[in-house]
Amino acid sequence: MKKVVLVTGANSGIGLALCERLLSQDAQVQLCLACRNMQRAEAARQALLVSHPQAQVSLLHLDVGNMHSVVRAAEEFKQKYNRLDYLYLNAGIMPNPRVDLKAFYKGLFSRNVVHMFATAEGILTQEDKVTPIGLQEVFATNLFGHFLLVRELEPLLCQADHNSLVIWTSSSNAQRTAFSLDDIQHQKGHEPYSSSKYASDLLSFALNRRYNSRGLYSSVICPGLVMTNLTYGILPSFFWTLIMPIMWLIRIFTNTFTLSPYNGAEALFWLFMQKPESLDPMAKYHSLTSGLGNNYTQPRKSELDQSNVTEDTPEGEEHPPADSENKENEAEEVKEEGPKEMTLDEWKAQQDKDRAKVEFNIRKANEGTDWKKGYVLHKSKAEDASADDAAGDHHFRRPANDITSQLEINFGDLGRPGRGRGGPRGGRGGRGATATRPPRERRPDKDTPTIGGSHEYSRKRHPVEPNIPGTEYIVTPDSGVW
Ligand SMILES: NC(=O)C1=CN([C@@H]2O[C@H](COP(=O)(O)OP(=O)(O)OC[C@H]3O[C@@H](n4cnc5c(N)ncnc54)[C@H](OP(=O)(O)O)[C@@H]3O)[C@@H](O)[C@H]2O)C=CC1
Ligand SMILES: CC(C)=CCC[C@@H](C)[C@H]1CC[C@H]2C3=C(CC[C@]12C)[C@@]1(C)CCC(=O)C[C@@H]1CC3
Repeated sequence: MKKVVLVTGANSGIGLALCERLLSQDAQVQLCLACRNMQRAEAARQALLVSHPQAQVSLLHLDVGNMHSVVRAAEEFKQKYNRLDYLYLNAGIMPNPRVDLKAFYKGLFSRNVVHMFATAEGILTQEDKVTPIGLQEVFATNLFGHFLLVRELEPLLCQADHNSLVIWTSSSNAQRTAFSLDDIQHQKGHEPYSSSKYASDLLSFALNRRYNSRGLYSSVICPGLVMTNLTYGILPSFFWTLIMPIMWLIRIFTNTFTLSPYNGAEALFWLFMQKPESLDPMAKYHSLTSGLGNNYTQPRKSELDQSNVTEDTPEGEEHPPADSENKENEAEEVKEEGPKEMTLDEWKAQQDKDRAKVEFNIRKANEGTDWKKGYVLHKSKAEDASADDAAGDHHFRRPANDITSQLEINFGDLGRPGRGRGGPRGGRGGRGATATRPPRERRPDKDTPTIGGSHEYSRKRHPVEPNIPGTEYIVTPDSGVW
């Protein structure tokens, strides 16, 4: 069976390099480039066809920051394809970036210098703006549009005969400190990029909890520091030319300076060759390049978990590198705590306990209470239908102090005419209630410790008048705290 792959933001940088690599690996793959600019998309298609003349490469017009466009693109895609194996959520923006020179120089002479070069933590700010429907542009593009795309493509992603993988291009710049439910779209701060990437990490974990039992898996990757349009926008071009030799020098000391889009796409490419169900739902897969120029992928503990490390003594389970030929990097592997196993009943009890504390809902407009406090992301003409939302569907191991246990994303419901309550989704082999599906195997070797934490949720309503055809999603503060 030919694999169908959809890549957002495929016309340049890491996305385009990924497409090139996918075609080199599998000439049969059906590739769909989802881009906002069709001229650039066509140029990318032509470039791919030069090296792979027989390749099946189609274009899809998608402005991922525009919810109308996302719904339209998903419909078009569903008309054209009857399956989707890999969905790469790669498009991303970092508008008006600024390097805080004072913080940079301070960092340069501190013990955290390597960390600063790897993550840009505390030295990079952006100026965001508001989209016509009242969302913050960075969150709309990097997060909401992609989430909506996953939801709209659910019938293709959740099919009975094969598993699918959704892959988020996150960043080492995704910082927990930049994200707060007090300011859900990072309107007040100056690090919306970092915040949106952190939120995408969270969302990926939540997707795993919700969808693994239906054959949809989600992973997060981190490409390292790659020289692309996005990074070239951070400093004036003459400055980049000036510091390029220094960048190559730094690369000897940190394997996160992948620098070329080809190298940066390593983890994206590596995931294409994995079985989705064999992946760690809590890991972040890093593209890394050794000082000698070898590329490899390494699963690392997500930043979601980091603050837990100081609280508990790690018990020493270590992730093997995905590619272990690079011995010089072994010292950088992340130690992880041993797994804390739970029975399903224990897990549910924990869930119920946490649920009392935390509610973060993305739901249909008139469902439940207090909906007026929500953010409308997308509205539908479609009929109401209920999704199976059984907590008992979840089967992968979660540590008791997992932050995602405090994350309750009500995935709402994309009601579709002709679908019964809890019935199969999609005309082609859509998956029904999970009772019909045997539980998937647990991974024997992987588990990740996580941290709890709660934030007061802002009750301020975001002023939006979306008027978009399609289902309505609302983000609501339910019990007030996350
Ligand atoms: N470069 C780096 O060091 C790192 C990058 N990343 C992430 O990697 C991903 C790819 O970025 P990268 O290759 O570096 O940068 P590029 O700017 O080269 O690529 C970004 C791609 O996203 C597309 N895009 C942006 N906004 C939209 C939109 N609204 N709708 C559809 N497509 C859109 C761009 O299209 P267009 O050409 O039309 O602008 C472009 O194709 C991003 O998510 C970025 O955050 C993460 C960590 C490090
Ligand atoms: C030698 C010298 C003066 C270097 C310039 C430093 C900064 C411009 C870089 C240091 C860390 C870099 C970095 C990124 C951009 C460029 C730096 C700030 C990213 C934020 C780019 C996008 C990402 O998603 C993560 C990167 C982390 C590291």
